[in-house]
Amino acid sequence: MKGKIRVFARCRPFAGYERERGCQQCVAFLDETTLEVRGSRGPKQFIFDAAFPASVGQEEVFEDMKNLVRSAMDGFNVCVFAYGQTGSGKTFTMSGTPEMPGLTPRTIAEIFLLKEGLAGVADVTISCYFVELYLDNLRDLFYAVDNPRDTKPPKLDIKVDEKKMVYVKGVVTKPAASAEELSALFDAGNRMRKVGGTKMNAESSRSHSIFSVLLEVANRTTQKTSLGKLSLVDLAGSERADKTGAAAERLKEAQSINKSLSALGDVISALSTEEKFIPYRNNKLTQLMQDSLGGNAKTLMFVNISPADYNADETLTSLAYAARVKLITNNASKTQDSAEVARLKAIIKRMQAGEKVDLDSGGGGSDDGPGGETQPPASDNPPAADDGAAGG
Ligand SMILES: Nc1ncnc2c1ncn2[C@@H]1O[C@H](COP(=O)(O)OP(=O)(O)OP(=O)(O)O)[C@@H](O)[C@H]1O
Repeated sequence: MKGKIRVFARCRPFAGYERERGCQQCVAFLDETTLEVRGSRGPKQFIFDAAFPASVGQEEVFEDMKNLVRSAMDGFNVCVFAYGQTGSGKTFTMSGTPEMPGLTPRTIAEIFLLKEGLAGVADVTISCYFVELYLDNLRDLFYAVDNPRDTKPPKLDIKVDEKKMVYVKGVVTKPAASAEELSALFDAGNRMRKVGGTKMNAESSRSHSIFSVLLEVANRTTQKTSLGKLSLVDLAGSERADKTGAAAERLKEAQSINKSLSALGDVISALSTEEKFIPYRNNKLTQLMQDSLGGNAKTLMFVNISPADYNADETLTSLAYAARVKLITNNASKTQDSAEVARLKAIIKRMQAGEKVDLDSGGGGSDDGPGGETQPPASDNPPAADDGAAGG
């Protein structure tokens, strides 16, 4: 199912300190999809799949991505990621605050609502893993939770299976039987993330994080199984050291963040111009996002922006980056053939246990469930036709 990656732009509120500093607002919303930025070289308009001013709350934003949760339940590989300048509201969008929960807690609640709706029809098994990319090193946040004193955790490897789905070899995968359990896992992993204060954001994410939920749905009537993956990605923000005041460790972090975002930019640029060679291997971030950009995922990008003229250059750069992402075509397909699912599950299990798996040999083997032909959606959900992401 071919489709363009979808992009939602979201603007954070104009802050009191910006007004005090004499800043003007440089972003105006013309309609539900169009916004205009007044930069030093005149006004520039951008059209996205949605454009959310600061007045749009967390619930409304979630409503517009909610169908993607159902897609993952139907066996699709789904990725939602937030991109933008430091302090522009990426973590607010992806995680939110206890008072204003963001996409992740709402997605968790929705997963278990859908699971409840399938009671008696299908058995749903939910598990997850949580990694961050910090200073070019991939860290397993669940391993860090379980082994807080281990300074030499086992090495993780990024792998792509033959369905072009990305897996992390050696990562700790945890089962979750309830929304409370899944939330607790997310919160515990989140607490292990590298966060530090800069002049632009008192709690700036110094790493890129990926929280992936695996959804296995076994339909009792048809005996068919689907396997979906829903990844929620909070990228670290692009930043200018002169503005953030980064020095020493913070500066090293900023350099690593900017390097990986620049590699992501190169991949986006190559994909949007349909080049033959896509430089995924140049950085771990691009390897990790390989299936979401130009791959088999239904992908939704949030481009988070600041409304202050002080940040107009960065806002224009982020929006231009997002406009390029909007040109990328993904080819989303369901993983819902029982034999295929069983085989993939076995491969994932062995990879995650750190075993060497020869993917070309077709190698996981299966001992559960009959195999066979193409299946109807495991959950009997109507196809998620307009689910706000590529491939829908
Ligand atoms: N739409 C919004 N409504 C209310 N507050 C917001 C909104 N967006 C961002 N904020 C607030 O602005 C501050 C910075 O946001 P946040 O930490 O999410 O930025 P970020 O893009 O993740 O930054 P970094 O890249 O440095 O991690 C936070 O205090 C956050 O709560």
